[in-house]
Amino acid sequence: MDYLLKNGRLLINDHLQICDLLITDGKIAALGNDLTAAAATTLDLQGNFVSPGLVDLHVHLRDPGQTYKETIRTGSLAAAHGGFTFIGAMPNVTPVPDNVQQVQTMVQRNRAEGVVHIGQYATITTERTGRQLVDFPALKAAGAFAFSNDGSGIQNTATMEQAMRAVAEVGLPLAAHVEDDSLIHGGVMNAGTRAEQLGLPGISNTVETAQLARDLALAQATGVHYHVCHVSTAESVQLIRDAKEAGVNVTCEVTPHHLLLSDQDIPADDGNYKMNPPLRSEHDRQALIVGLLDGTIDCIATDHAPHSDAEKQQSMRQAPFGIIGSEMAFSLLYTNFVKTRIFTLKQLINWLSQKPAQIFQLATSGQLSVGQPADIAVFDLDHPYQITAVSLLSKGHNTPFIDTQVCGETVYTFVAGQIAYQRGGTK
Ligand SMILES: NC(=O)N[C@@H](CC(=O)O)C(=O)O
Ligand SMILES: [Zn+2]
Repeated sequence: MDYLLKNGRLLINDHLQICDLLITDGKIAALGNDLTAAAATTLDLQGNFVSPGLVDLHVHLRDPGQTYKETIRTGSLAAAHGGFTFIGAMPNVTPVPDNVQQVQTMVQRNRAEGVVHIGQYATITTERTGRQLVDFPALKAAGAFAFSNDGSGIQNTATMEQAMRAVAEVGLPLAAHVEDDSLIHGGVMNAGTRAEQLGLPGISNTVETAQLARDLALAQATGVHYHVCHVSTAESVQLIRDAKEAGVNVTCEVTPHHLLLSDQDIPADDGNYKMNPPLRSEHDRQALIVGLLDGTIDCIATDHAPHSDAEKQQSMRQAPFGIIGSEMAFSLLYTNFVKTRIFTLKQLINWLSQKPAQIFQLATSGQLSVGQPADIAVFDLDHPYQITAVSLLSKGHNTPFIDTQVCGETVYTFVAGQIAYQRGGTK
């Protein structure tokens, strides 16, 4: 079906301006005022904000293996609910996409069962453990869009060095979860005064930065496109800033929760505040904001990590790491950073759309221009709404942001010109 979107507001020359948008054959066919198209279904957007579809390089779909937490269908519906039209699916699922057959299966299933575009990460090592590297060229040919062992760091330096050399050859990004296992010591939240008050074991900043420093040296030597997942510390931002200045081919992402919360916001020993990396200090949080603003941090990715209520209702000592993020990322960021004038709307959309699309060289462009695929999100910037558990399309409800009042509700999400979500939509 073709659509004529009337009276939306688009960011044109950095300003929101009323403009119509015509979608035909899955593409943006025209932009302008007073457009008409008799054959298209007309939708009056009543001044709502028309954005390029958002791009999330980091989600966990749990399918196959843990479909009680999420499925390709529910995870992609959650993404569409958040205005995302492209998501990168992490490979910490069972069976592991570490071989041609399983990567092909995942690519086919993502296409058949997903309501948004899904890029499939293949692992860097077989079974996402051990030292055995995957067959990178074969997995690229099978449809992998990038490589990652997300969920764990690669502990052995020689393994990482060999992986980087091989991934540089195939020309895809290597996305690293940086975490030195020998420094974790059973930590469950950020090391510091809040962990001491709660009597919980801490995770130091060096767990992340020690491995990041190693990897940046290896990335410089190998020339790989090295992408750092969920950067969380001030020292990491500085290491990446210095590496970029030195010409290292490094990009990185930050999550909404690390931008919004610090460990001081953890009210009690509550599993919904447990994620990896943990919420850091206020000093770290401020450094992440500065890093985004000065271009050190390239983009925002949610690290949507659904778990069951029962798992997350436990103490932080027992609960698994991870919180959901797809459905509220835009609203939370818009409300807390754009309405408060810390970020402009243009900057936020750049970090959530154009920039991730550009650094991973995706087919979806993150731009609203004639001829581009009609991957589009429409947000209501004006009317406050409440994030509630019942409104979530994800199977997971594990987020500290339930019951938060925000603006920026998704009104429509179009993927390749078709409606993937519309306000009030259900599973
Ligand atoms: N972020 C998390 O706390 N958890 C993720 C893994 C990961 O992204 O590290 C998960 O798969 O649950
Ligand atoms: Zn991770």
